[in-house]
Amino acid sequence: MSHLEHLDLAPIAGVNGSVVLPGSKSISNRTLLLAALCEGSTLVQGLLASDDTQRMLEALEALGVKVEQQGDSRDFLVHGCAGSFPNKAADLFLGNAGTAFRPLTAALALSGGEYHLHGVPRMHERPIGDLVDALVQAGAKIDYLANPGFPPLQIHPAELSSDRIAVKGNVSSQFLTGLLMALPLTGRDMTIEVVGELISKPYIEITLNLLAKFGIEVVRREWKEFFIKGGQTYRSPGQIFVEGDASSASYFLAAGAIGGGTVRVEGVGRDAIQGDKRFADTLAQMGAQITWGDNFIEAAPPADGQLKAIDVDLNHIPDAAMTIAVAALFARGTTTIRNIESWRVKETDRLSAMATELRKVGATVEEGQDYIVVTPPAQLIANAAIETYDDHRMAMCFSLVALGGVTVRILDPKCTAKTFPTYFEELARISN
Ligand SMILES: O=C(O)C1=C[C@@H](OP(=O)(O)O)[C@@H](O)[C@H](O)C1
Ligand SMILES: C=C(OP(=O)(O)O)C(=O)O
Repeated sequence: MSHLEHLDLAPIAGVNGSVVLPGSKSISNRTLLLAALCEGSTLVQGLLASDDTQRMLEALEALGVKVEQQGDSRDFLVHGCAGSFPNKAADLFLGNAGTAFRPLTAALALSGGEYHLHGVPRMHERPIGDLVDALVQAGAKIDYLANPGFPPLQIHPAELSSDRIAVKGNVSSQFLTGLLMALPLTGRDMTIEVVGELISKPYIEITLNLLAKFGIEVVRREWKEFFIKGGQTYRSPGQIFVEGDASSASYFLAAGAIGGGTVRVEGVGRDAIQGDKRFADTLAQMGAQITWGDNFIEAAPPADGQLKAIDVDLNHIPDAAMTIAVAALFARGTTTIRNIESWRVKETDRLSAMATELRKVGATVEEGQDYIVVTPPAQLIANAAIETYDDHRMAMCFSLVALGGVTVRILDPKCTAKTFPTYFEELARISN
């Protein structure tokens, strides 16, 4: 593979300081869509500036929703369309943003228009069949334009039928999130049954939390059934503040745990609604010293100076779990991360990518269908050139290798723009 750009990171002797986190991707894109569906306007404060949120903003604009940026700030006034998008036909390019593609598919399938949804080539390899199957049960009309089960999609007006639908939960929680956000559009009593084990559950909690802020009550029965009473409308909370991104926090917290100083992230803490704040608990299990505030988390190395290996199920934090795989390079012993099969259908096949790149720096790695086992080398290999596979998290995770006293080359570093365009500048600011 050839790369136009790379970034050579010199060894980082230590880290110290504080990072103000950019807004949460998951909250930004959910909030934009819910605000668009409301009657009245909503001021969304602290929206993430990134590729994924840009795709959602562009999509809403194409649908005829008016969104006004407040000066140069990250505050946006969204003028809601009261459950009916003004434009009844649109062509939407959604890049590789799962949080745009899946919820918009659900909302547009129930919006009475003709919509063409497509993305980058990798998005066309990421499954969406379980969501389409569920929507079709409710009466949606959706065609696959290339391969069955995958984008691109052509959406036609639905003819509502069943008020009870089933959705598989084991490939992506974003399908259930999409349904929960969109089904109030039907105006009917709707019941969603989750078939099989639901993965990535904390993301459903984010969805339910934000739906409640927008006036939609969902009755949850365990993780098996969700009931949405008919006749509910999306109601603007007036203004809503986007928390800092807890997945983005993981790189800095890991740096603090590894790197001989204390690092604070501001914008997520005890009060955060994102499941990825639990990443700090996993670091604590590895021995890191973690301090929680209402709106910050701080990480410092273990009292005895070195992290220890763990054997953990990280299904609840699939994104931040990648950071643990790289932190494992700095732990005494062999680390096992389990129940992460969804890694295979994200920005790249992350299990394969992670195994390949960890081996480049000298680790011994076993890659299973849904787990990874990482044993660090006695000495990290210097000057490894890390492929990032157009995966922002590969780039951000592997920057941590520089904390091991070696230079590391990150290929295509700008891929962090998916969720964190200024990542490397922030890392430099806390590096000594
Ligand atoms: O709902 C969300 O905001 C997300 C859910 C997760 O996906 P899966 O449910 O596919 O694991 C996560 O990996 C993704 O980055 C964001
Ligand atoms: C899986 C991710 O993104 P998406 O929202 O596109 O699923 C991610 O950000 O790690």
